[in-house]
Amino acid sequence: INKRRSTVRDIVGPPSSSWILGNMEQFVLPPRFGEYESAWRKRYGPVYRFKACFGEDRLMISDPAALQALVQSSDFVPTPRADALTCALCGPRNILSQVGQSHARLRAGLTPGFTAAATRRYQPIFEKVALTISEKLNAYEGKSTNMCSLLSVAAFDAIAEAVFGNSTESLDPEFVDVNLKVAHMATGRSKGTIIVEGILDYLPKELCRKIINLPSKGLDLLRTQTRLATSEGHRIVQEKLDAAQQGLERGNDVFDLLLFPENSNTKESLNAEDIIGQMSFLMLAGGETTSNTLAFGLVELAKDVELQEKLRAEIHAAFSARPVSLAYDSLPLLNAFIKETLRLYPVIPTAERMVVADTIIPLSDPITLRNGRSIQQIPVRKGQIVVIGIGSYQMLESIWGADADVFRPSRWLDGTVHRGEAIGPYASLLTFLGGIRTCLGWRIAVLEMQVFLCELLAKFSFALAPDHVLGIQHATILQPVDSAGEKSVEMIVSRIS
Ligand code: HEM
Repeated sequence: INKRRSTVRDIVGPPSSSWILGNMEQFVLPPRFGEYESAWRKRYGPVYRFKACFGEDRLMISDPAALQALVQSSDFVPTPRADALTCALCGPRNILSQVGQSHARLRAGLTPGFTAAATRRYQPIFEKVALTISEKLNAYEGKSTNMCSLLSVAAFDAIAEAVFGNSTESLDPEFVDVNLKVAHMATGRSKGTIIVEGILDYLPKELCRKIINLPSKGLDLLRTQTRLATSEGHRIVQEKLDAAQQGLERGNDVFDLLLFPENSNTKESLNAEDIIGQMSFLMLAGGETTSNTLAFGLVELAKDVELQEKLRAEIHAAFSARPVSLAYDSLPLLNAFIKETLRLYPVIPTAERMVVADTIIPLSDPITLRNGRSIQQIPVRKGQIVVIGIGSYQMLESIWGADADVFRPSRWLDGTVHRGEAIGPYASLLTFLGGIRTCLGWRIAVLEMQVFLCELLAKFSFALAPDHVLGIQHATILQPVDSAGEKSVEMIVSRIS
């Protein structure tokens, strides 16, 4: 860490009474998710400094111009700790752990599997999987059901088939089992884990990766997941290559599009090892993110019966006009609802970045330092950690209006959403990040949510179980938890027709 005096120290922010923990306990383990962060943003504005462990000054940023610069520039890379964790989870070849040219090459090679045209090919898969959720729900009719479990399995099935062209049944059962365990293992953090994370934040990338690879019970499951993903990846790719050699019909999945690109450009196309190296990451990136978002959305629908009925009426009308393969993008309330869910429940609420070379972060509005000086841009030193406030940006009153913290899908229909300059790829939201590391699977996630919601709401009504309390836990990603801290959304589901 660069010891020269930095402007960051002069930026206003919350006081901290602990040198060891700084403000991290309030930031990571608040009684209610985002409680302190939200109060700090209101008090200090969209750029403030807070204390991480061992006296480190960290920047929290939700200022639009600063965010734009952070996501566009390669001067800001994932922190060594985040990198080491992703490597342990997904193997060293995963896209998130690549930087610079290596990241750009991999991203360009993966893109053909995620374009708008490619995503349309996956629609029948999502429709088939959505039917399996309905079939299971029929058996739970009128009883209390944990929607999280059903949605997790469905999201796993959808990704396995859309990305690898394999149904869950055709995958190695141990691989399926370990993946579902890893997804549920995202349990809470504690003071102890905050301190370990704080130590890792001071170490260089290679050392961080080595430490995370030391034998430890907790990480064994992650290593097993990566090992099984790699061997399943080899099998799947080999089967596809063999099928192509025998002239058999091609699959309709991401791996197929990557192995046999329609516009083959040697500079961008990937080799088999590059593709296999994404297997584990895609499984994790594409599964729980979408299913947790849907679970949060269903809770909002269960709380607002009128909204649920209006949405169902829109879906029924669309189905009666076109019984198969709905034009999902043309359902206004459905899409407003999905956008509002993504806005208030961004399952990856923050992204941490480390500055790799001294640079400047521009600001939309000037800020006043503790010494009274006003600045329009922040000089930051190599080694500085900055937090991209995805969730915070989506609560800014200056962008979303005075009721920014209220769940109100109609804001997307009545013109009250102030768009400004979009940072992210979808609906001015930052939920899928933006710039050079924009989520590649955002179209897949949106389509999957559209399809699942249409199927479920057309056939069932949803009410919260009487004693259900929604807690939100920030584990690896945001997840809904019950009063005992278990991942769960208990609902009473009733068949409509
Ligand atoms: C609601 C669902 C989802 C959300 C909120 C989400 C969010 C994100 C975010 C915030 C990032 C940036 C992470 C960072 O750089 O620190 C990201 C990256 C990524 N996501 Fe998603 N994601 C979702 C679903 C998916 C799906 C369904 C897939 C694929 C099947 C996917 C594939 C990826 C990939 C490949 C990257 C890495 C992009 C790169 O580094 O260039 N995501 N996602």
